[in-house]
Amino acid sequence: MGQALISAEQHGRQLAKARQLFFDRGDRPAELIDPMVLRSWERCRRFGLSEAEGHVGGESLDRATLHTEQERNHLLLRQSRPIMEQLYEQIRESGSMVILADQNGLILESVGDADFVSRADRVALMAGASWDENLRGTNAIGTTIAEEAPSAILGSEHFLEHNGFLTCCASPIFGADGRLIGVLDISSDYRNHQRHTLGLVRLSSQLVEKRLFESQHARDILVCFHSRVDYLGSPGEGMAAVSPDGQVLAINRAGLQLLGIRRVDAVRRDFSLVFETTLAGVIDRARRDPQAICEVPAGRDRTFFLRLRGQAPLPRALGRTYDDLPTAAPSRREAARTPALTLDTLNTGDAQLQAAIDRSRRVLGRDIPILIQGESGAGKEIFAKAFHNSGPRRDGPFVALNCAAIPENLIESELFGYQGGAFTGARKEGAPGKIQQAHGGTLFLDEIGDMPLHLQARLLRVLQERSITPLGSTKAIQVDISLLCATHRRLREEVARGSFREDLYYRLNGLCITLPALRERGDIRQLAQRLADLEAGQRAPVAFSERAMTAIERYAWPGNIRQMNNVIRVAIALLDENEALITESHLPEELFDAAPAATHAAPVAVPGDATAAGSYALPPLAGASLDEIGRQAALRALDAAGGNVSAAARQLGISRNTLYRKLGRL
Ligand SMILES: Nc1ncnc2c1ncn2[C@@H]1O[C@H](COP(=O)(O)OP(=O)(O)OP(=O)(O)O)[C@@H](O)[C@H]1O
Repeated sequence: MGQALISAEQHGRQLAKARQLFFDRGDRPAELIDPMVLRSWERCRRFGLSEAEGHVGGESLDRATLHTEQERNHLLLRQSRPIMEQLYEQIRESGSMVILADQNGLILESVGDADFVSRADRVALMAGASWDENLRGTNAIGTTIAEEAPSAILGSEHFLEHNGFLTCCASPIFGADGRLIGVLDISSDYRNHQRHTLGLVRLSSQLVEKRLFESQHARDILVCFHSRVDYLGSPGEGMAAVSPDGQVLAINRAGLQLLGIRRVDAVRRDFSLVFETTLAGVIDRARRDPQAICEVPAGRDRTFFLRLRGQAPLPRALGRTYDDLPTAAPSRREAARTPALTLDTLNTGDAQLQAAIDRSRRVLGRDIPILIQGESGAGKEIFAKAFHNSGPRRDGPFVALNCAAIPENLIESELFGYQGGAFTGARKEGAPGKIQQAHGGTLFLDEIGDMPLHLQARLLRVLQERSITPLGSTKAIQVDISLLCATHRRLREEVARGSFREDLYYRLNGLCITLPALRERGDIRQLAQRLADLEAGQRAPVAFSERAMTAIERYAWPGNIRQMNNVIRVAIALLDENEALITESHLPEELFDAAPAATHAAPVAVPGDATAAGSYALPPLAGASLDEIGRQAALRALDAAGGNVSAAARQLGISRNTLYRKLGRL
């Protein structure tokens, strides 16, 4: 696989040399080929295969026997088909095919471009044929099975000469019990190899595994988890199936990797031995709010975010309840703020923002698409929510999708959903997409400029026809949505460059709102106070000293409101309970640097990443409690002061006792 980094020509030359050394001289050309390929060649030699053989591989199964094998693997097939269809959509017309094989390398099903499929037929790369290594030599399906790991076998890396025109990338599929049950593969002509194909196959095999796990444990309690809250729901999330009495029944591979444990250390153990919390606590929380995310410690310095999933009836939790589990989302702050968030409350007095609010108010209830432009962190999503909350759709759903935050090949299913049942004719499963979820309400597409071109065409059709057809389905579903889009790119320039469709641009651009960057706003004081009020929540209100406020007002805020919000959170976290005044000493040094304002360039902050907003290194704040933020700030100051408590306290502008309290040592 390392060969993917050199040119195809160089790779070809290297391979020819390696083959000569290996086949003609019996050498081990370890420095010329991938170690995995070399191991496989050696296995093939031991099997007694000859590289020049043309008719090895045994007979393909007849239709009836193949059907029996498909029946035997019906669970694998049912969960793989929608993913294979999605995968094929990504590579259609590139001279390729998508293949599913069972754990012995028997090809169960394939879908591909007609011209390539007929070439593949000639080497028996088709349903009913086995691609086990000992029959067909080194090949992605067989080698993946032998190694239990993803593999890319390019051109003459195939052991048998007559397979040298192929390039194949495969990834294993493991069942819920951790055993290998199949292989997903993309095969194409050697000349058409794309570097990202292996990544695509790996991601897709993960999706199949996820679906298998969910379907096999549909009656159990499913706990999903990840060390990063934004990875919950992604193909890489950890999943544990748990019995009502708290015994872990199964755990997926991603979960074991995240936890850093072996399967035997988790399965049949009590939930609380795997996670440092009780199942009862998680269930209690989910009963009150099915979307609740619990933040639990796991081992040294680690935290996991947990969410309960599945249709399983939640058993009444036994024993103690854990009301004190911190909830990551929606945070107390969010909960307190959301109902009040309207265009009126957003208006803190800036003239440009006021004009934007006035213009958008005129189209309230008229379902005219709105395009919101502005730097990262300038409040585009908040504006979209406020617009939704101010109009007649306020009781409908507000559904947001960030097109830049999910892999390109998942955007389509995220948006349009997929119809699993359509493939088997049996159970109706699948998932509704965001468009359908937003029916009766508002869909907010963030970073629309990052949407791939072919999906732009589909989105345009949705807007014109007001209906969607989920992947794998032929039935159109009527949808009634109001669409808001946002981007930090200049879409008109993207249109000129050809990366954004002109027709879609005009369709989305019913009304274009540009939000001012924070540094351009005339209401920084009012906004800072508002953020502080929201942040203070239940604690006593806080105010700013004049010097602190002046520093806030003068700073350039490259990360915009997101950065200011974080700075204010840290400042409040540093206050003692009976303190109510934020002073200069609670603010980061950057705010007092010599000439900050004009020199800051436009936005580079990664959404959600406070640290990208400047050199001021903020801890990751999403979901963190004020106590935790205060503790982290105190620890950093102590570290910077070389462990000198007095110096650290001075630097933070707090007393030694307060510093000790922040550190949790009093
Ligand atoms: N008026 C406001 N009141 C309170 N909080 C706000 C306000 N505007 C923005 N914020 C906060 O600032 C942060 C950034 O806002 P938002 O996500 O809306 O920005 P954005 O422009 O959509 O950013 P990006 O382009 O990076 O996605 C969020 O945490 C949001 O809660």
